[in-house]
Amino acid sequence: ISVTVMNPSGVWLNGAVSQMFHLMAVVCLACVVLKAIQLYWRKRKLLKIFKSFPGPPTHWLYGHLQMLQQEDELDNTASWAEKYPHCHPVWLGGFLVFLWINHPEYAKAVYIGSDLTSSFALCSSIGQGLLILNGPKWFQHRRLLTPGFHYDILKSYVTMMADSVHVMLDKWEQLITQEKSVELFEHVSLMTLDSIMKSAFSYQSNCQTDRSVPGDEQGEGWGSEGGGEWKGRGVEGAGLGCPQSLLLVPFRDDFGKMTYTTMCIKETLRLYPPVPAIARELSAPVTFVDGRTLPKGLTTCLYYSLQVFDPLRFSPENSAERHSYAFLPFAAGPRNCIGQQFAMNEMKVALALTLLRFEFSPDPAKPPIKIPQAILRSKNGIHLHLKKLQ
Ligand code: HEM
Repeated sequence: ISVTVMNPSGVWLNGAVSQMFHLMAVVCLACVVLKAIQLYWRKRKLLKIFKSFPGPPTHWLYGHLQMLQQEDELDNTASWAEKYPHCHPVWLGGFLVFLWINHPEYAKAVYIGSDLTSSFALCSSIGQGLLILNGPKWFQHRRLLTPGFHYDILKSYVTMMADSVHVMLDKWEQLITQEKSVELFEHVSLMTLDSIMKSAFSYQSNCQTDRSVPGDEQGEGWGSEGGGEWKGRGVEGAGLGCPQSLLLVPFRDDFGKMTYTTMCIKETLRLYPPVPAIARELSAPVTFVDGRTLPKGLTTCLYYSLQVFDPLRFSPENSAERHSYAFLPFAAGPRNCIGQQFAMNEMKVALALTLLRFEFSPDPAKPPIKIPQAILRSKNGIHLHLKKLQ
């Protein structure tokens, strides 16, 4: 590289600039070499750590990324779990590795021996909520929020949840056609948003009925099928005025009696965990039941498994025999899901009220395609045929 400078000392300046560029090139090269050496040692160290943990074959540069980015990712991970029933390494590229946990005893060791950092705090920047906070601030917030999720407080939310469900079901009644299935995911998402806004923030968002509500990104999604009609219709009118709402008074205390419904919900959460993978950073070395150890680092617990739908596995007798770390859709340990009872209540209310009004059957032409992002969802939505019960 040469730069010409038009002044009497031009020759000298030209040489100095060229020397500077040479120096910069040497520094850059040194940095690249240093980084390459660092990566080499890191890879050697990781290979040594994970020597006693056999796993699926891996590409030297991509690791298992190619298999994880395919549409059948969950089937891949489930087949890995069958082959390595305790745990196995998963490489995200050539230099980043997680231990994928498949066995409850291993999950227990990780939850007990890990830091209190949540997986979301490890990998995202979505604000400053409890989910993201760490250290003393997390502890303080968690302690402040816990009373808000007390059984009695949650009970008082049931009527509001039912209101939101009724608004959703009213919309479905308008969308039913004999031959066309209905995409339900967006409706259910809006219903849960509506319900949490009302119960946690005492805010009537009307997000299910008002197309202009900010945050309703779908906009046209449901609106195109008659959304305008919903605008301005009060939640009260749609929900409490309906005869089924009379059921709510006994309903509120009947959660404990909904044993089979609860079993179905748990079995669904086991087969399709909304949070399909959880990462935990080890704050100290962990020794597993078989004597293998792992030093400080990242570890992932995955709960997705392909098995037969069988709610009876959650009957009291069968549950008594199960390992306490075998069913963890809400995680475990101090950073478990603070909203799990809220969520269970909401699912029971929604399921019970929905089944009072509709019969469902899947649309064979549009089966859901599972994609595990931060949450497990269907790439093409959830299409079901609805039939109104008389
Ligand atoms: C079916 C529904 C739900 C599932 C499966 C679920 C699952 C989970 C899981 C697995 C975690 C741990 C994440 C991690 O540490 O990496 C978590 C944390 C959390 N969940 Fe849920 N959740 C659900 C519903 C809710 C609801 C309705 C609320 C609020 C009302 C809620 C609030 C939270 C909060 C605040 C945390 C962070 C807790 C902490 O770090 O101390 N969740 N949830």
